[in-house]
Amino acid sequence: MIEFEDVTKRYPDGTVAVDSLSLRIPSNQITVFVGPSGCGKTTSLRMINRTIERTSGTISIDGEDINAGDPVSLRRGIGYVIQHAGLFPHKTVVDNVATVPKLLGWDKRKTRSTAMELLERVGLDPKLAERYPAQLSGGQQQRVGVARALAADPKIMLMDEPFSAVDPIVRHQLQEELLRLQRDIGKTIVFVTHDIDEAIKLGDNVAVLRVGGKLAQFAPPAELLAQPADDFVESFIGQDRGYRALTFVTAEELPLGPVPAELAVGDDGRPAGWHKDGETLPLGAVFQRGDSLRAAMDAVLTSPVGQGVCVDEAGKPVGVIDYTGLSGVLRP
Ligand SMILES: Nc1ncnc2c1ncn2[C@@H]1O[C@H](COP(=O)(O)OP(=O)(O)OP(=O)(O)O)[C@@H](O)[C@H]1O
Repeated sequence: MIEFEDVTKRYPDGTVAVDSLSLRIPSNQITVFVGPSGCGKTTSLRMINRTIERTSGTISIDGEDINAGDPVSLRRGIGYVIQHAGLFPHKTVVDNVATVPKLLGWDKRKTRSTAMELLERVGLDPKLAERYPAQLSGGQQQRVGVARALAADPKIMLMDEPFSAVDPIVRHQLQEELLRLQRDIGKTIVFVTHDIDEAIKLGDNVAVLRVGGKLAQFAPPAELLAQPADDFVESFIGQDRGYRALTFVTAEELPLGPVPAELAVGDDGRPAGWHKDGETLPLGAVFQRGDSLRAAMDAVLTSPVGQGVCVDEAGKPVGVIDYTGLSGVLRP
């Protein structure tokens, strides 16, 4: 656990970037700092690896004050990923990833094999290993940045707007990959973004900061959407709060109806469309029991007959839900 206790950062010109911040960042989860520009997100993040020193208060990792040891050894246990990846332009991809292991004096073979494994882990083709950063796309560079931060197997990863400089499609892919990676590696990740949707998607917990470096709310995303602490948080979350909250409710409780005879099923047993008036209409989206209510709603809305199909793990239909069934759950 990383704990901030009454932490303040005042820059030499008098700017208070972070004001009496107290919060507990749980281990092995993703905690996101989010808030408008200048609210102190980056400052808060960088105080954890002491690339910015706090003015007062205490930050501890697993109960130990980070000021007890020297900053260099502190940083060895903390990976750091920034916007534009911050790669060394004159080093190849594999050498970028190997930077920290080399500093730690690992032998050459182990360093290289670890670097190659990591490239694969973050979804990069090993063929790119000998390229230079300028020969990669923005999304590929970010992946290298993540691989480099993971190279020394740190317990903690600090990520400062790592996906902000790429286009929305690549950004979505990188977010999905981070979640997938995190399921394997279970690091303590502190992630900074100004994008509330990114915060809600990635965070196990979200810390919303307001300008002046004050904590407005610290909560899991579902709670943030359901119970914003005040008007600032509510307006920062933006429109469609109720609808977006459906992402965090599972379709488990939906009262499914039997699979109707009108559902066309292919040879593989999977639904293929809807028989209607001698035609086969497209199927629309399908959902599974463990998916969110939002996914179930999407299935109903995209179905040409207003019936969303629920499928099992094998993709076979187990039942359907319609508007009436949905509304019973939406308005208990
Ligand atoms: N070296 C510095 N000297 C003086 N003030 C600074 C310094 N660095 C940051 N600040 C100020 O501290 C406040 C918080 O900055 P910080 O970079 O932590 O915010 P942020 O939330 O990460 O912003 P952004 O989303 O725009 O990156 C801002 O008012 C900023 O101008």
